[in-house]
Amino acid sequence: MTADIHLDQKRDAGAVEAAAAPQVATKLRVNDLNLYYGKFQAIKNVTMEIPERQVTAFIGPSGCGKSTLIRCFNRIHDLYEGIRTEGQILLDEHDIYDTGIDLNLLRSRVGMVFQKPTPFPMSVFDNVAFGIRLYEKLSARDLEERVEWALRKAALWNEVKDKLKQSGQALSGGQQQRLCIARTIAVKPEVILLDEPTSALDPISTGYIEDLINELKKDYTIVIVTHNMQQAARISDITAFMYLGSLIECDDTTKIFTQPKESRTEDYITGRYG
Ligand SMILES: Nc1ncnc2c1ncn2[C@@H]1O[C@H](COP(=O)(O)OP(=O)(O)OP(=O)(O)O)[C@@H](O)[C@H]1O
Repeated sequence: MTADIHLDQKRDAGAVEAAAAPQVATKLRVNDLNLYYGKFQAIKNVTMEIPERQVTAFIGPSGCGKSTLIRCFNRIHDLYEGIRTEGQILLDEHDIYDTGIDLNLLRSRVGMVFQKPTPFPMSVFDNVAFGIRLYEKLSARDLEERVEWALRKAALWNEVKDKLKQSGQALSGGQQQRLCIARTIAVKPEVILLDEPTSALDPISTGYIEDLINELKKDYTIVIVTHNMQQAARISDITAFMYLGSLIECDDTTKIFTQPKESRTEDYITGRYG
């Protein structure tokens, strides 16, 4: 199906929803955020809101800062030297950069799935159980139930239920990525950050992951970085366009793809650069 048909459907659905739309809560609020890799400023004065239980897609040319920005949302940058941030990021209106913040707790609330599937060198079961064991003390039975729940949520259970003891690395690429999603949701996060989760996958696996994202947004706030414009149009509610470290425009996906306010957004989505 083309992006246009999706957008037409979305427009119609959007008109109906708008009439009865309840107020959407803000899950993440970014206030005047700057980020420096040494002397290089990769994020410039970004201010925006990420709505709860919606899909927000970040698009923009390579190197514009999409990954850098979403990595701020669970402070992954803290693991590396020489990276400095200024500004505020509020999760449920609490600043995640406050001193005294428990980073393990933050990362259990804001989970992340990377571009390349990264199963750990252990069994399918242990891959999913890993984070749960880190954060919670469950009985063996409760742990098994949680692992099954996460694998079902990630639409992988039927394919791996007889392979739970096999290595996670022996699964196909698309299965490995769903395993990583299962591992992320197993700890019941509130926000899931997906950094180009389908760029290494074939169209069928990509379809699975897109369906999954649509399903997951009922319970979770989803933030996705994608280079695939059709994908952003298909799966996101909100699209944010970045360019050279700045947020150029952030709005309803339908608006961004049909009536962008900024000429740079239009140039990008019509393929004039990037
Ligand atoms: N660890 C790092 N040290 C120094 N500069 C970095 C580092 N990581 C990223 N950058 C630079 O920061 C800028 C933003 O990079 P980032 O990876 O966030 O962009 P992106 O929009 O996600 O790109 P892509 O779409 O290619 O993944 C780029 O200029 C990049 O070279």
